[in-house]
Amino acid sequence: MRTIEVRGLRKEYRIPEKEPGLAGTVKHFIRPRYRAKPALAGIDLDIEPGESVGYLGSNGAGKSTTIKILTGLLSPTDGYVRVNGFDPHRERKRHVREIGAVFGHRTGLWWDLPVIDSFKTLSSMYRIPDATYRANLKLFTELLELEEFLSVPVRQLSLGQRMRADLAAALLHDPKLIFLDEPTGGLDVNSKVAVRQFIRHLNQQQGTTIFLTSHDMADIEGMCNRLIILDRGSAVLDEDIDKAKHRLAADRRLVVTVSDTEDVAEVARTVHNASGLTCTMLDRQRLSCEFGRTEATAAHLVGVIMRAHEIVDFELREPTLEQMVRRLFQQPPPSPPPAEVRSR
Ligand SMILES: Nc1ncnc2c1ncn2[C@@H]1O[C@H](COP(=O)(O)OP(=O)(O)OP(=O)(O)O)[C@@H](O)[C@H]1O
Repeated sequence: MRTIEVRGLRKEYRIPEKEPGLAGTVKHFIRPRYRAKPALAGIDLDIEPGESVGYLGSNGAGKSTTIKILTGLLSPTDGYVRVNGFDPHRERKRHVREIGAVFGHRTGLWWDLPVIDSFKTLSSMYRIPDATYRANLKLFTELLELEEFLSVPVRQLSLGQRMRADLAAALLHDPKLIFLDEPTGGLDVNSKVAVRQFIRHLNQQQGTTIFLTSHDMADIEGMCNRLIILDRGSAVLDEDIDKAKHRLAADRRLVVTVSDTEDVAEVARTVHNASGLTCTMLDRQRLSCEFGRTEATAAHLVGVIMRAHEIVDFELREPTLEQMVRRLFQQPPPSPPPAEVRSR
């Protein structure tokens, strides 16, 4: 059984269209009018057990809407959704026992209770067997370094401490699947690293399936194997991260530093004659050659230069995932689905 199976998922929010003033309120009460605002325009997803998926997109692309539907908080307008075999909205009670969810911007813990009391409350709510609770508490306390603040009320925690406590809380009941919505937003570098390592550990050692949204590309690269990119409610890319990098990384950059006895313009000519590439002169000793993976290899270009000139240093620069995604979005976007005006 697939962990997540989604076909043709659509979501439209209904936005009241009300004229201003009292007359508008009365009119809306008698004959309400709504505008449909499309958020998801027909998404298909197949996620297998043990995958680690990064769900990426610009603001308003529909990431949170997807997570809310997959966790059962929202019902879809249309489409087929199964998570661990459950219809998340209709079978919500059984569904939530099998998943964990962490929403970076809000806590799932009780604000006034010490962390450990929140954990105990969750343990009885989820009817977690005592042995499982104790084993998980021990493991998470070690991995997330919770010891120093287990007895501190949640309201007194720093953001990084709260996030670590939230992660542990979401996993005490041993869910097979965890949803993470912006889990590192606002955290400092050390806390980000701790969270990333913990999620990686869960995925690799315990086989927990990860579904993660983040604006931080390092999160996606650090925690995920598969990348799904959403744009205006449609998935525009769904690929293994390394393959996506390979495919989108059309241009690599070789920066060569030649000896000060060399003429950089001459070096550029050598490269052009041998490969047809046009290099850019960066300064009196350095030149930069951009090339597609199918056009040339760095080893070939370095060899061509070395046969005729003296090289002091060279560096191959791969584009980051962030640059590649930016490039993907520079392509013309698909036209958005039409908004309708409806009355109830
Ligand atoms: N409760 C709501 N009522 C009306 N429209 C909504 C509601 N929630 C979201 N939307 C709209 O649906 C679209 C998708 O929003 P969503 O929050 O899912 O995007 P997102 O990718 O999570 O964005 P962000 O990165 O900013 O969190 C946006 O156009 C948003 O304005």
